[in-house]
Amino acid sequence: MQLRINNLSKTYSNGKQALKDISLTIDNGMFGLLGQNGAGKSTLMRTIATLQDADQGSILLDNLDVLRQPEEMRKLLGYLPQDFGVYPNVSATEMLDHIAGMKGISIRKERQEAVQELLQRVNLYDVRHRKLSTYSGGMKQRFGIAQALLGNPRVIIVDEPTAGLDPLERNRFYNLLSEIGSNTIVILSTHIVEDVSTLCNDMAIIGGGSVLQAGSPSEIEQMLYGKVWEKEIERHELPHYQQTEQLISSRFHSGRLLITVLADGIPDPSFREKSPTLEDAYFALLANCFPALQTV
Ligand SMILES: Nc1ncnc2c1ncn2[C@@H]1O[C@H](COP(=O)(O)OP(=O)(O)OP(=O)(O)O)[C@@H](O)[C@H]1O
Repeated sequence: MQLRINNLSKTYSNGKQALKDISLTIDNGMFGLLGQNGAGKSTLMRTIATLQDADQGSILLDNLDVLRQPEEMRKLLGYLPQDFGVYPNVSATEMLDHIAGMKGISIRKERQEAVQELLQRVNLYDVRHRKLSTYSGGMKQRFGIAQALLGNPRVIIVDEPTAGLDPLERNRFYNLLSEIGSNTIVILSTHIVEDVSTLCNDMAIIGGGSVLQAGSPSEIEQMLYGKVWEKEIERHELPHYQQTEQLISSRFHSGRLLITVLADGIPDPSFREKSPTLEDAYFALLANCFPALQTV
């Protein structure tokens, strides 16, 4: 399947333009949508999930006009929203059974089988009778994936799924997502670069409601090849480099400050060349180093 987003724009009633002429093509597999808080990710996810309208543009899932035929889209969709809301005082089994009913699995035995199978898949089978309100953050997210997978959706949208998870739970969640079949479109919206570099074969970086860059993670990294340089400096030297170089990041490393800069050639012999990472590309785009990237 292919999801084609064409020239999508949305301005909220307070005048905030959250989406500016977004066009993206998303094929089967794991697609990462990377952007800072407020970039427009949730607005885009909710629009694809037919939970809100766009002002302009279209979304096509193969031949299905998503915005004009929302009911049809919903039959093909699994959605894990950023905020799943209140976790009620019912067990995972009861809740999944209820959601399966709403998704149209009307035969009781079929529903029970689907629920048991999913509980095992997300590793919640042993705690299936516990109230959802007592689940940890990671367990809640795994429950969220289970409900999104009910009814074998062809498009799965997961909005900021790993925010707030500890490293172990994040890893479990990665494993779970990576097991979803390759004949499904999975859109993962996140501000965490590692989520995308670990899981996704295709991605887009969005900022200020626009697509800043789209491609595979390695293609985006390669755009910076031969242009990223790093150096350890003293803290008091930072303002100097902020003024003289295109600084894309600075962070502490073994008690000293490690700066990363973007430049066509080595800024001075004290710098060393760095293999570009997706994080470098992301920071470069956010730091508005577009002209340098576009020249590649
Ligand atoms: N209902 C709304 N009314 C007005 N402005 C909104 C509304 N929803 C979102 N916005 C604004 O639109 C912009 C994009 O928000 P959106 O939630 O899509 O971003 P995001 O990338 O998902 O960020 P976050 O992860 O913080 O939700 C932000 O400036 C936000 O404040």
